[in-house]
Amino acid sequence: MEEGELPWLLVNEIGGIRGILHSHVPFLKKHFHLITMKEFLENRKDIGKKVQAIYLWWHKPVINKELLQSLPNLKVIANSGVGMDHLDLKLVASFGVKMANAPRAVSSTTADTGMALLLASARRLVEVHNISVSPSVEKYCEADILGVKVTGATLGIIGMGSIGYKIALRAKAFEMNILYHNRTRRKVQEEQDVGATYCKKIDSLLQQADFVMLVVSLTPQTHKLIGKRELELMKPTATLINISRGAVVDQEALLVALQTGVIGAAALDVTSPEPLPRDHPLLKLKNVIITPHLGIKTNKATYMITEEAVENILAALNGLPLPSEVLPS
Ligand SMILES: O=CC(=O)O
Repeated sequence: MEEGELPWLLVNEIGGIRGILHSHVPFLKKHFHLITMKEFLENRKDIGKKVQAIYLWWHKPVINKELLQSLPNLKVIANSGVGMDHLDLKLVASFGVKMANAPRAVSSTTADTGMALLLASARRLVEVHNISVSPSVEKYCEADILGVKVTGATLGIIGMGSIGYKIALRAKAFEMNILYHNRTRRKVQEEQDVGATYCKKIDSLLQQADFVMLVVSLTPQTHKLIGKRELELMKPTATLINISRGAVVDQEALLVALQTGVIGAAALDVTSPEPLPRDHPLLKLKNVIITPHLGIKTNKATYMITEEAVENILAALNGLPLPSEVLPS
């Protein structure tokens, strides 16, 4: 890097479906010389040597061995979210490249998304919206729109990291009974603060909950964590809410459970794949709400994610500890 030159940051593209947001560009340009994948591919040899950092926006660009080999001076990859399941962490680390995610920016907004799905599903908001805007007044009046009462209902949170904990805080305000399962139990004081009861075994949480919220990271241990057996443990009136990753649920088993009344409803911010093929039977069920991986998508949270990414990248380039470093497990 020439003296006075800004470090080169590779991004997938600017704008478009998978590109960084136009509104973030002036901020990024204050710190970096921005380069897109298209520009890199046009002059791989010269540009490759200059790139020191990658900002992954919505899992793009895809990081593979070939890309890493063509970036000999890459120091850090910053991810625009908290889940790192799209990255081969060991591969990246083997190139001496550091990695960071953005937990600070993500947790509140993702917890909001979880609660929004819970409430929307319980009170059948999508169905009643469609009825309310229907041209037929009869349809408006005849609507059978009895939902599920949230106050006093039992919420089972699977995954009590920072997002899970913020969901518990919100659920407390809705006067819900809160159960949670996590690899490690939270401190007693933290449990008391949100009124949450620890379930060592997932099964007992599944049996008791009216709403089950999945907030775990996708790992080999959580892949298809919720399958036929687990769904059959749930109450026939229960709702499954997934804000983690589609692959945490056996989607075929979920489809059958929803079609046959094994569980009552599902609200899914994530599916496998995303988006689902347009003729997928899950899209046709009345008792399912699907949102397009809405997770963190607010103006403020996305901007905070970019700020957190910049903070991590600058730390790595200056040889300082990364505030949100992710290590291969
Ligand atoms: O999906 C969103 C995230 O990983 O933060």
